[in-house]
Amino acid sequence: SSLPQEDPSSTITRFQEYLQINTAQPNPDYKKSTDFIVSQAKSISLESQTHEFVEGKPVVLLKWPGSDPSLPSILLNSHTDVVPSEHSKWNHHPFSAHIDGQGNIYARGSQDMKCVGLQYLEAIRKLKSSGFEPKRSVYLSFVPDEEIGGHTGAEKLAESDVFKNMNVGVVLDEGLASPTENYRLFFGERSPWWLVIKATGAPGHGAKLYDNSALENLFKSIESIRRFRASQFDLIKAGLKAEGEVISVNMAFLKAGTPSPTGFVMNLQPSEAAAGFDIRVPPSADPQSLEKRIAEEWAPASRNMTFELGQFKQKVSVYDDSGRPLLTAPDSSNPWWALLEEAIRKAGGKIGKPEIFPASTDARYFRLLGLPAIGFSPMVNTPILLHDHNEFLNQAEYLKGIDIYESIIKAYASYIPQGRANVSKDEL
Ligand SMILES: CSCC[C@H](NC=O)C(=O)O
Ligand SMILES: [Zn+2]
Ligand SMILES: [Zn+2]
Repeated sequence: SSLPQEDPSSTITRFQEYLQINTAQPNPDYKKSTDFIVSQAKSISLESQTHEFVEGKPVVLLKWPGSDPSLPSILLNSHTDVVPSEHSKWNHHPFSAHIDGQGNIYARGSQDMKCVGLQYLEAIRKLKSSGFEPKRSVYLSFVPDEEIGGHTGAEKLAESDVFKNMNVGVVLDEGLASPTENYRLFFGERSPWWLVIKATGAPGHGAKLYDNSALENLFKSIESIRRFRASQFDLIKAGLKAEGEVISVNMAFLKAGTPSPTGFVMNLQPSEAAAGFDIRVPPSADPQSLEKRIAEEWAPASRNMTFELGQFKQKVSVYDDSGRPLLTAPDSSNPWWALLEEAIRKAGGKIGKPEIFPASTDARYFRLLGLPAIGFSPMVNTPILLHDHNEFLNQAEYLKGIDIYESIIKAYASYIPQGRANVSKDEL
Protein backbone atom coordinates (compact mmCIF):
# COMPACT_ATOMS: atom_id res chain seq x y z
CA SER A 1 0.00 0.00 0.00
CA SER A 2 0.97 3.62 -0.24
CA LEU A 3 0.55 4.14 3.49
CA PRO A 4 3.74 4.88 5.42
CA GLN A 5 5.32 1.84 7.09
CA GLU A 6 5.60 1.99 10.86
CA ASP A 7 9.13 2.58 12.11
CA PRO A 8 9.98 -0.14 14.69
CA SER A 9 12.15 2.28 16.63
CA SER A 10 9.25 4.64 17.30
CA THR A 11 7.13 1.67 18.34
CA ILE A 12 9.76 0.82 20.94
CA THR A 13 10.02 4.46 22.00
CA ARG A 14 6.29 4.54 22.71
CA PHE A 15 6.62 1.37 24.80
CA GLN A 16 9.48 2.94 26.75
CA GLU A 17 7.43 6.06 27.31
CA TYR A 18 4.59 4.03 28.87
CA LEU A 19 7.05 2.02 30.98
CA GLN A 20 8.64 5.21 32.30
CA ILE A 21 5.39 6.36 33.91
CA ASN A 22 5.55 5.41 37.57
CA THR A 23 2.29 3.54 38.16
CA ALA A 24 3.65 1.46 41.03
CA GLN A 25 1.33 0.67 43.90
CA PRO A 26 0.55 2.10 46.38
CA ASN A 27 0.75 5.52 44.66
CA PRO A 28 0.33 4.98 40.94
CA ASP A 29 0.48 8.08 38.73
CA TYR A 30 -2.81 7.40 36.95
CA LYS A 31 -3.03 10.96 35.70
CA LYS A 32 0.07 10.44 33.55
CA SER A 33 -0.88 6.96 32.38
CA THR A 34 -4.37 8.17 31.44
CA ASP A 35 -3.00 11.15 29.49
CA PHE A 36 -0.56 8.87 27.70
CA ILE A 37 -3.18 6.30 26.68
CA VAL A 38 -5.67 8.94 25.59
CA SER A 39 -3.02 10.66 23.46
CA GLN A 40 -2.05 7.33 21.88
CA ALA A 41 -5.71 6.67 21.13
CA LYS A 42 -6.05 10.09 19.51
CA SER A 43 -3.03 9.49 17.32
CA ILE A 44 -4.81 6.53 15.72
CA SER A 45 -8.32 8.05 15.84
CA LEU A 46 -9.83 5.75 18.44
CA GLU A 47 -12.73 7.00 20.53
CA SER A 48 -11.78 7.35 24.18
CA GLN A 49 -13.72 7.73 27.42
CA THR A 50 -12.39 7.88 30.95
CA HIS A 51 -14.64 6.62 33.74
CA GLU A 52 -13.90 7.16 37.40
CA PHE A 53 -16.19 4.56 38.95
CA VAL A 54 -14.06 5.30 42.01
CA GLU A 55 -12.55 8.75 42.36
CA GLY A 56 -8.90 8.85 41.37
CA LYS A 57 -9.09 5.39 39.80
CA PRO A 58 -9.56 6.01 36.08
CA VAL A 59 -10.73 3.27 33.73
CA VAL A 60 -9.78 4.31 30.20
CA LEU A 61 -12.00 2.80 27.50
CA LEU A 62 -11.08 2.99 23.84
CA LYS A 63 -13.36 1.96 21.02
CA TRP A 64 -12.81 0.96 17.43
CA PRO A 65 -16.39 0.75 16.11
CA GLY A 66 -17.33 -2.28 14.03
CA SER A 67 -19.44 -2.16 10.89
CA ASP A 68 -22.09 -4.48 12.40
CA PRO A 69 -23.13 -3.13 15.80
CA SER A 70 -25.51 -6.08 16.29
CA LEU A 71 -22.55 -8.42 16.82
CA PRO A 72 -21.14 -8.72 20.36
CA SER A 73 -17.90 -6.81 20.79
CA ILE A 74 -14.35 -7.83 21.67
CA LEU A 75 -12.76 -6.53 24.88
CA LEU A 76 -8.97 -6.33 25.19
CA ASN A 77 -8.22 -5.69 28.85
CA SER A 78 -5.00 -4.62 30.55
CA HIS A 79 -4.11 -3.09 33.90
CA THR A 80 -2.11 0.11 34.15
CA ASP A 81 -0.69 -0.36 37.65
CA VAL A 82 2.46 -2.29 38.49
CA VAL A 83 3.83 -3.79 41.68
CA PRO A 84 6.48 -1.90 43.69
CA SER A 85 10.16 -2.65 43.14
CA GLU A 86 13.34 -2.43 45.19
CA HIS A 87 15.16 0.02 42.92
CA SER A 88 18.60 -0.53 44.42
CA LYS A 89 18.48 -4.26 43.66
CA TRP A 90 17.93 -3.75 39.94
CA ASN A 91 20.75 -3.49 37.41
CA HIS A 92 18.84 -0.64 35.71
CA HIS A 93 16.32 1.63 37.34
CA PRO A 94 12.85 0.02 37.06
CA PHE A 95 11.37 3.12 35.39
CA SER A 96 14.28 3.77 33.04
CA ALA A 97 13.11 1.28 30.40
CA HIS A 98 16.81 0.84 29.65
CA ILE A 99 17.61 -1.24 26.56
CA ASP A 100 20.76 -3.34 26.84
CA GLY A 101 23.03 -4.65 24.07
CA GLN A 102 20.79 -7.68 23.49
CA GLY A 103 17.69 -5.56 23.07
CA ASN A 104 16.24 -6.43 26.47
CA ILE A 105 14.03 -3.64 27.82
CA TYR A 106 14.24 -3.42 31.59
CA ALA A 107 11.29 -2.01 33.48
CA ARG A 108 8.68 -2.81 36.07
CA GLY A 109 5.63 -3.64 33.95
CA SER A 110 7.61 -4.75 30.89
CA GLN A 111 5.98 -8.20 31.34
CA ASP A 112 3.17 -7.40 33.77
CA MET A 113 1.47 -5.96 31.78
CA LYS A 114 2.18 -2.66 30.08
CA CYS A 115 3.54 -4.70 27.17
CA VAL A 116 0.13 -6.20 26.46
CA GLY A 117 -1.79 -2.93 26.80
CA LEU A 118 0.39 -1.18 24.30
CA GLN A 119 0.67 -4.18 21.97
CA TYR A 120 -3.12 -4.09 21.58
CA LEU A 121 -2.84 -0.44 20.57
CA GLU A 122 0.08 -0.98 18.22
CA ALA A 123 -1.71 -3.90 16.55
CA ILE A 124 -4.71 -1.67 15.93
CA ARG A 125 -2.44 1.06 14.60
CA LYS A 126 -1.09 -1.43 12.05
CA LEU A 127 -4.51 -2.84 11.18
CA LYS A 128 -5.87 0.65 10.63
CA SER A 129 -3.03 1.66 8.37
CA SER A 130 -3.47 -1.55 6.36
CA GLY A 131 -7.09 -0.53 5.71
CA PHE A 132 -8.68 -3.34 7.75
CA GLU A 133 -12.25 -2.67 8.88
CA PRO A 134 -13.66 -4.59 11.86
CA LYS A 135 -17.15 -6.07 11.74
CA ARG A 136 -17.30 -6.33 15.52
CA SER A 137 -16.47 -3.37 17.69
CA VAL A 138 -13.15 -3.68 19.46
CA TYR A 139 -12.83 -2.15 22.95
CA LEU A 140 -9.64 -1.63 24.91
CA SER A 141 -9.90 -1.20 28.67
CA PHE A 142 -6.97 0.16 30.67
CA VAL A 143 -7.92 -0.52 34.27
CA PRO A 144 -6.34 0.54 37.58
CA ASP A 145 -5.54 -1.42 40.73
CA GLU A 146 -5.34 -5.00 39.46
CA GLU A 147 -2.34 -5.56 41.70
CA ILE A 148 -4.36 -4.73 44.80
CA GLY A 149 -7.35 -6.87 43.92
CA GLY A 150 -9.17 -5.06 41.10
CA HIS A 151 -12.09 -4.02 43.32
CA THR A 152 -11.60 -0.37 42.40
CA GLY A 153 -10.92 -1.17 38.76
CA ALA A 154 -12.05 -4.11 36.64
CA GLU A 155 -14.68 -5.21 39.14
CA LYS A 156 -16.38 -1.81 38.96
CA LEU A 157 -16.19 -1.79 35.17
CA ALA A 158 -17.69 -5.29 34.92
CA GLU A 159 -20.61 -4.30 37.19
CA SER A 160 -21.34 -1.03 35.35
CA ASP A 161 -24.04 -0.02 32.87
CA VAL A 162 -21.23 1.23 30.67
CA PHE A 163 -20.10 -2.37 30.42
CA LYS A 164 -23.61 -3.69 29.70
CA ASN A 165 -23.92 -1.24 26.84
CA MET A 166 -20.65 -2.47 25.35
CA ASN A 167 -22.31 -5.84 24.64
CA VAL A 168 -19.02 -7.71 25.12
CA GLY A 169 -18.82 -11.26 23.75
CA VAL A 170 -15.27 -12.22 24.65
CA VAL A 171 -12.43 -10.84 26.79
CA LEU A 172 -8.69 -11.17 26.46
CA ASP A 173 -6.57 -10.48 29.56
CA GLU A 174 -3.07 -11.20 30.80
CA GLY A 175 -1.14 -14.47 30.79
CA LEU A 176 2.48 -15.29 31.59
CA ALA A 177 5.78 -15.31 29.78
CA SER A 178 6.93 -18.66 28.46
CA PRO A 179 10.55 -19.81 28.86
CA THR A 180 10.00 -22.20 25.94
CA GLU A 181 9.01 -21.53 22.35
CA ASN A 182 5.32 -22.24 23.10
CA TYR A 183 2.82 -19.47 23.83
CA ARG A 184 0.74 -20.07 26.95
CA LEU A 185 -3.05 -19.77 27.09
CA PHE A 186 -5.00 -19.63 30.35
CA PHE A 187 -8.65 -20.69 30.71
CA GLY A 188 -9.11 -20.20 34.44
CA GLU A 189 -7.24 -19.26 37.57
CA ARG A 190 -6.64 -20.30 41.14
CA SER A 191 -8.53 -18.77 44.02
CA PRO A 192 -6.49 -16.79 46.56
CA TRP A 193 -7.00 -17.64 50.22
CA TRP A 194 -5.06 -15.44 52.57
CA LEU A 195 -4.74 -17.28 55.85
CA VAL A 196 -3.54 -15.96 59.21
CA ILE A 197 -3.07 -18.45 62.02
CA LYS A 198 -2.52 -17.38 65.62
CA ALA A 199 -1.30 -19.33 68.59
CA THR A 200 -1.32 -18.50 72.26
CA GLY A 201 0.49 -20.28 75.08
CA ALA A 202 1.94 -19.82 78.50
CA PRO A 203 4.89 -17.41 78.70
CA GLY A 204 7.95 -18.59 80.58
CA HIS A 205 11.68 -18.42 81.12
CA GLY A 206 13.75 -18.80 77.99
CA ALA A 207 15.74 -21.56 79.65
CA LYS A 208 12.76 -23.74 80.46
CA LEU A 209 11.57 -26.67 78.34
CA TYR A 210 7.80 -26.97 78.53
CA ASP A 211 4.92 -27.93 76.26
CA ASN A 212 2.25 -25.67 74.79
CA SER A 213 4.19 -22.45 74.44
CA ALA A 214 2.76 -20.16 71.74
CA LEU A 215 5.75 -20.70 69.46
CA GLU A 216 5.81 -24.47 69.95
CA ASN A 217 2.10 -24.55 69.08
CA LEU A 218 2.64 -22.40 66.04
CA PHE A 219 5.61 -24.44 64.87
CA LYS A 220 3.60 -27.69 64.94
CA SER A 221 1.28 -25.99 62.47
CA ILE A 222 4.09 -24.67 60.36
CA GLU A 223 5.59 -28.16 60.16
CA SER A 224 2.28 -29.58 59.06
CA ILE A 225 1.76 -26.82 56.51
CA ARG A 226 5.26 -27.36 55.15
CA ARG A 227 4.66 -31.10 54.74
CA PHE A 228 1.52 -30.29 52.78
CA ARG A 229 3.39 -27.70 50.72
CA ALA A 230 6.08 -30.25 49.88
CA SER A 231 3.47 -32.84 48.85
CA GLN A 232 1.97 -30.34 46.41
CA PHE A 233 5.32 -29.12 45.12
CA ASP A 234 6.44 -32.75 44.59
CA LEU A 235 3.55 -33.22 42.14
CA ILE A 236 4.96 -30.37 40.06
CA LYS A 237 8.56 -31.56 40.38
CA ALA A 238 7.54 -35.06 39.26
CA GLY A 239 5.84 -33.57 36.22
CA LEU A 240 2.44 -34.92 37.32
CA LYS A 241 0.76 -31.55 37.74
CA ALA A 242 1.16 -28.05 36.37
CA GLU A 243 1.69 -25.06 38.63
CA GLY A 244 -1.95 -23.98 38.41
CA GLU A 245 -3.26 -27.47 39.26
CA VAL A 246 -1.94 -27.84 42.81
CA ILE A 247 -2.63 -25.95 46.03
CA SER A 248 0.29 -23.63 46.73
CA VAL A 249 1.06 -22.42 50.25
CA ASN A 250 3.74 -19.84 50.96
CA MET A 251 4.46 -18.05 54.18
CA ALA A 252 4.01 -14.29 53.90
CA PHE A 253 4.88 -13.28 57.45
CA LEU A 254 5.89 -14.58 60.82
CA LYS A 255 5.21 -12.50 63.89
CA ALA A 256 6.26 -13.18 67.45
CA GLY A 257 8.61 -12.05 70.17
CA THR A 258 8.71 -9.45 72.92
CA PRO A 259 10.34 -6.27 71.62
CA SER A 260 13.16 -4.64 73.55
CA PRO A 261 15.24 -1.50 72.79
CA THR A 262 17.97 -3.74 71.38
CA GLY A 263 15.69 -5.99 69.34
CA PHE A 264 13.86 -8.79 71.14
CA VAL A 265 13.91 -10.09 74.69
CA MET A 266 15.84 -13.33 74.40
CA ASN A 267 15.10 -15.08 77.66
CA LEU A 268 11.34 -14.79 77.53
CA GLN A 269 9.11 -17.19 75.60
CA PRO A 270 6.29 -15.07 74.12
CA SER A 271 2.62 -15.77 74.86
CA GLU A 272 1.41 -15.02 71.31
CA ALA A 273 2.61 -15.84 67.82
CA ALA A 274 1.13 -15.57 64.35
CA ALA A 275 1.93 -16.53 60.78
CA GLY A 276 0.37 -15.52 57.46
CA PHE A 277 0.13 -17.63 54.33
CA ASP A 278 -0.70 -16.95 50.71
CA ILE A 279 -2.65 -20.02 49.57
CA ARG A 280 -3.85 -20.53 46.00
CA VAL A 281 -6.59 -23.06 45.39
CA PRO A 282 -7.13 -24.53 41.91
CA PRO A 283 -10.68 -24.88 40.58
CA SER A 284 -10.28 -28.67 40.72
CA ALA A 285 -9.60 -28.73 44.49
CA ASP A 286 -12.24 -29.44 47.12
CA PRO A 287 -12.50 -26.24 49.19
CA GLN A 288 -14.33 -28.01 52.06
CA SER A 289 -11.54 -30.48 52.62
CA LEU A 290 -8.97 -27.69 52.65
CA GLU A 291 -11.02 -25.74 55.15
CA LYS A 292 -11.27 -28.86 57.31
CA ARG A 293 -7.51 -29.32 57.12
CA ILE A 294 -7.00 -25.73 58.25
CA ALA A 295 -9.39 -26.07 61.18
CA GLU A 296 -8.21 -29.51 62.29
CA GLU A 297 -4.51 -29.65 61.45
CA TRP A 298 -3.19 -26.16 60.83
CA ALA A 299 -5.01 -24.17 63.49
CA PRO A 300 -6.71 -26.60 65.90
CA ALA A 301 -8.46 -25.08 68.88
CA SER A 302 -7.03 -27.98 70.89
CA ARG A 303 -3.60 -26.40 70.43
CA ASN A 304 -4.83 -22.93 71.46
CA MET A 305 -5.00 -21.78 67.87
CA THR A 306 -7.36 -19.62 65.86
CA PHE A 307 -7.41 -18.69 62.19
CA GLU A 308 -8.76 -16.09 59.82
CA LEU A 309 -9.29 -16.48 56.12
CA GLY A 310 -9.00 -13.14 54.34
CA GLN A 311 -11.46 -11.35 52.16
CA PHE A 312 -10.38 -13.14 49.00
CA LYS A 313 -11.52 -16.56 50.12
CA GLN A 314 -13.57 -18.43 47.51
CA LYS A 315 -16.46 -16.71 45.83
CA VAL A 316 -14.83 -13.35 45.27
CA SER A 317 -12.55 -14.95 42.80
CA VAL A 318 -13.08 -18.09 40.81
CA TYR A 319 -16.43 -19.60 41.84
CA ASP A 320 -19.83 -18.29 40.92
CA ASP A 321 -22.73 -18.04 43.38
CA SER A 322 -23.52 -21.70 43.06
CA GLY A 323 -19.92 -22.72 43.64
CA ARG A 324 -19.23 -23.62 40.03
CA PRO A 325 -15.65 -22.92 39.00
CA LEU A 326 -15.31 -20.14 36.45
CA LEU A 327 -13.62 -21.76 33.50
CA THR A 328 -13.54 -20.78 29.86
CA ALA A 329 -13.79 -23.80 27.57
CA PRO A 330 -10.22 -24.45 26.34
CA ASP A 331 -11.10 -26.31 23.15
CA SER A 332 -12.90 -26.09 19.82
CA SER A 333 -16.31 -26.18 21.52
CA ASN A 334 -15.49 -22.53 22.22
CA PRO A 335 -15.12 -20.67 18.90
CA TRP A 336 -13.07 -17.91 20.60
CA TRP A 337 -10.54 -20.45 21.81
CA ALA A 338 -10.27 -22.06 18.40
CA LEU A 339 -9.97 -18.69 16.66
CA LEU A 340 -7.25 -17.57 19.05
CA GLU A 341 -5.18 -20.69 18.50
CA GLU A 342 -5.61 -20.46 14.76
CA ALA A 343 -4.65 -16.77 14.71
CA ILE A 344 -1.51 -17.37 16.79
CA ARG A 345 -0.47 -20.25 14.51
CA LYS A 346 -1.14 -18.15 11.43
CA ALA A 347 1.29 -15.56 12.78
CA GLY A 348 3.91 -18.29 13.17
CA GLY A 349 3.43 -19.09 16.87
CA LYS A 350 3.36 -22.46 18.62
CA ILE A 351 1.01 -23.13 21.53
CA GLY A 352 1.33 -25.19 24.71
CA LYS A 353 -1.37 -27.04 26.66
CA PRO A 354 -4.20 -24.88 28.10
CA GLU A 355 -3.37 -23.84 31.65
CA ILE A 356 -4.86 -22.54 34.88
CA PHE A 357 -3.30 -19.18 35.78
CA PRO A 358 -1.41 -19.75 39.03
CA ALA A 359 -2.23 -16.33 40.54
CA SER A 360 -5.19 -14.00 40.03
CA THR A 361 -6.14 -11.65 37.22
CA ASP A 362 -9.00 -9.32 36.39
CA ALA A 363 -10.32 -12.01 34.03
CA ARG A 364 -12.26 -13.46 36.96
CA TYR A 365 -14.60 -10.45 37.04
CA PHE A 366 -15.54 -11.04 33.41
CA ARG A 367 -15.87 -14.81 33.87
CA LEU A 368 -18.22 -14.08 36.77
CA LEU A 369 -20.55 -12.47 34.23
CA GLY A 370 -20.50 -15.69 32.24
CA LEU A 371 -18.22 -14.30 29.54
CA PRO A 372 -15.42 -16.30 27.97
CA ALA A 373 -12.12 -14.75 29.06
CA ILE A 374 -8.72 -15.98 27.93
CA GLY A 375 -5.39 -15.13 29.59
CA PHE A 376 -2.63 -14.49 27.09
CA SER A 377 0.57 -12.43 27.07
CA PRO A 378 2.60 -12.99 23.91
CA MET A 379 6.10 -13.65 25.27
CA VAL A 380 8.04 -16.78 24.33
CA ASN A 381 11.68 -17.64 24.99
CA THR A 382 11.41 -15.27 27.94
CA PRO A 383 12.08 -15.96 31.63
CA ILE A 384 9.06 -15.39 33.91
CA LEU A 385 9.96 -12.20 35.75
CA LEU A 386 6.68 -10.66 36.84
CA HIS A 387 6.99 -9.17 40.35
CA ASP A 388 10.72 -10.04 40.26
CA HIS A 389 13.86 -7.89 40.15
CA ASN A 390 15.14 -6.95 36.68
CA GLU A 391 11.86 -7.62 34.90
CA PHE A 392 12.52 -7.31 31.16
CA LEU A 393 11.13 -8.08 27.75
CA ASN A 394 13.19 -8.32 24.59
CA GLN A 395 12.27 -5.71 21.99
CA ALA A 396 12.11 -8.27 19.17
CA GLU A 397 9.72 -10.33 21.29
CA TYR A 398 7.62 -7.24 21.94
CA LEU A 399 7.38 -6.48 18.21
CA LYS A 400 6.54 -10.12 17.46
CA GLY A 401 3.70 -9.89 20.00
CA ILE A 402 2.22 -6.98 18.07
CA ASP A 403 2.07 -9.16 14.95
CA ILE A 404 0.39 -11.90 16.98
CA TYR A 405 -2.28 -9.47 18.21
CA GLU A 406 -2.74 -8.13 14.70
CA SER A 407 -3.61 -11.66 13.63
CA ILE A 408 -5.90 -12.23 16.65
CA ILE A 409 -7.79 -8.94 16.39
CA LYS A 410 -8.29 -9.46 12.68
CA ALA A 411 -9.77 -12.92 13.30
CA TYR A 412 -11.90 -11.87 16.28
CA ALA A 413 -13.25 -8.69 14.74
CA SER A 414 -14.19 -10.53 11.52
CA TYR A 415 -15.80 -13.55 13.17
CA ILE A 416 -19.39 -14.29 12.16
CA PRO A 417 -20.80 -17.40 13.80
CA GLN A 418 -21.68 -20.24 11.45
CA GLY A 419 -25.11 -21.71 11.98
CA ARG A 420 -28.01 -19.69 13.24
CA ALA A 421 -30.48 -19.36 16.05
CA ASN A 422 -33.67 -18.58 14.14
CA VAL A 423 -35.48 -19.58 10.98
CA SER A 424 -37.35 -17.23 8.69
CA LYS A 425 -41.09 -17.43 8.22
CA ASP A 426 -41.05 -18.65 4.63
CA GLU A 427 -39.09 -21.75 5.63
CA LEU A 428 -42.03 -23.07 7.64
C1 LIG B 1 -6.03 -11.51 45.09
S1 LIG B 1 -5.91 -9.96 44.38
C2 LIG B 1 -4.23 -9.82 43.97
C3 LIG B 1 -3.99 -9.98 42.54
C4 LIG B 1 -2.60 -10.36 42.21
N1 LIG B 1 -2.50 -10.40 40.80
C5 LIG B 1 -1.33 -10.60 40.20
O1 LIG B 1 -0.27 -10.83 40.73
C6 LIG B 1 -2.29 -11.72 42.82
O2 LIG B 1 -1.73 -11.75 43.93
O3 LIG B 1 -2.56 -12.76 42.24
ZN1 LIG C 1 -0.72 -8.41 35.90
ZN1 LIG D 1 1.09 -8.60 38.74
